[in-house]
Amino acid sequence: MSTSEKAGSGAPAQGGAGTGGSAQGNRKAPAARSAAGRKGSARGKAATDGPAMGQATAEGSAIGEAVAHDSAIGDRKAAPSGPAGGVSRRRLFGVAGAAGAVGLVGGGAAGAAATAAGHHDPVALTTVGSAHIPFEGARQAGIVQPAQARGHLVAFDLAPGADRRAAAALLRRWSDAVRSMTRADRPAAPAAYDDQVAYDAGPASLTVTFGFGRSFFGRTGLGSALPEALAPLPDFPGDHLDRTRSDGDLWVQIGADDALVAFHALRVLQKAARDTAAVRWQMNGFSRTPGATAHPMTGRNLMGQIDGTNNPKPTDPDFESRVFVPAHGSPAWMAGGSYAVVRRIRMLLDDWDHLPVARQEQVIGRRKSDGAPLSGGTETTPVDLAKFRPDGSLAIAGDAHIRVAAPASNSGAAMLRRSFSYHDGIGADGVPDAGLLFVAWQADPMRGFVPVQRKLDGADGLSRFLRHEASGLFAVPGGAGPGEYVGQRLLEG
Ligand SMILES: C=CC1=C(C)c2cc3[nH]c(cc4nc(cc5[nH]c(cc1n2)c(C)c5CCC(=O)O)C(CCC(=O)O)=C4C)c(C)c3C=C
Ligand SMILES: [Fe+2]
Repeated sequence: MSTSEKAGSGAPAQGGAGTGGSAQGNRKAPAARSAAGRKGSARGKAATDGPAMGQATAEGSAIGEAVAHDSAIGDRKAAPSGPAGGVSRRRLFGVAGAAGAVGLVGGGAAGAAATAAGHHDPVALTTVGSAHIPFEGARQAGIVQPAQARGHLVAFDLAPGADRRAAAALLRRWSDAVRSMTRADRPAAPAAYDDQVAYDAGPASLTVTFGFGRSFFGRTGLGSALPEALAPLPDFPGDHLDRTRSDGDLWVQIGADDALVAFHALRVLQKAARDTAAVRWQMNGFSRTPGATAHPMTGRNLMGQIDGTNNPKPTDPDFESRVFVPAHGSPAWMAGGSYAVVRRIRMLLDDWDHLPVARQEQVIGRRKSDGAPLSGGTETTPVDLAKFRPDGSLAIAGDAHIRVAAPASNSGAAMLRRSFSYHDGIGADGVPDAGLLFVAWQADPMRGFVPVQRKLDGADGLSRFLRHEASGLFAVPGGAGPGEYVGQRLLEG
């Protein structure tokens, strides 16, 4: 999987209105946060110790209470930094504001001069570093927020002999580690376990999202809890799947707006897996960096198209029911969860780049420059699939991607696309191994990805320029509350 269909995939712009996630958290004063932070510098234990997690959990819950609770869409908060972080809230915002202004008019030169002179004045985290997405909440983070600048997708297989108890201990270790790594403040000193790769950085919108593959249930004796929605995806005739880079017992999606923060999380989780699980496959993705454009806007994919425009919006009346399993849904342990379809889709970029832009636009059904539908208007104008041009031809061609993929062409089927782009180098033939780590979220894959991909596979003009190389489907449970771990309702239910 790769970046998504988009980066920004339609997900609301950073800082945009929240969705369903009403802030439920108990915000504590900065002093309380600092105390939690200091306690939490035992956070290494969360990642490295085994079932001695009880202690880490107690600490974790103190940290958890210190932050706003639910993960509202686009809710990347600038984290107030207390004394533990060494930067006061006043200073954080004061300096960030000044740095922002200076950055536009030559802050780079000023910074270089300071470094050359050997001065390292204390500077606050920028808004990118300090942006904080709470780990705890009714939903896992990393679904409704905009895709971050850096993403890692990883699947793990349980080690032979690792049972339900071992899996529960692993999810506990992982959850406690993420609770610690995503907190708003920084510890006064690095924990013993910490490789310090990200020690100087703020949370940088780090999210880590955990899911279970179908094979997990058989291996842990949890067959009776297997969701119907986790039935294997059908074979699509156009697929070229590498099974070694598909599926997996456990799936982890890491996103952060800083590459070191994202790598650090990946490394911590891999080490925490220890003897319980080993990496099956891993893919690296990216998306637009916040602040790279003059104003927040829908991102582009590696074909150059604005991608993500017509994603379901949190303000849509049916957003929740399309994307999330309802509170009283089945199985009960999936309440508040979602199903992630992950596809590594290679783009045949040389072929695509040979196509004149006007043809590229017909293939998608939208203008390349600004994403406006070929039926007229601007990027956000509703698509008119029934519109004809004066010459009698359809404004949006019969095989245009947005026609074939639209809910209107698929009995209402829809999904939230939140992908990352990937680029794994250039082959000996000079062709980039690049494309989309497509991640689609839905309450039920049979009412989301499956019918749409069935149709795209045969009728989409874009499919001639794509190769689906890997695939996975994962059940992503609801989020963890204070002291809980992700998947607890499954593993202890
Ligand atoms: C099975 C679902 C989909 C796959 C796989 C898929 C791959 C894919 N898409 C693009 C580029 C774009 N897709 C766009 C819209 C769009 N795509 C899907 C579904 C899949 N895409 C849907 C449901 C939609 C929305 C259709 C609508 O209702 O209008 C667009 C247009 C902008 C947008 O709305 O996001 C682009 C561009 C690529 C490059 C790709 C595989 C690599
Ligand atoms: Fe698409």
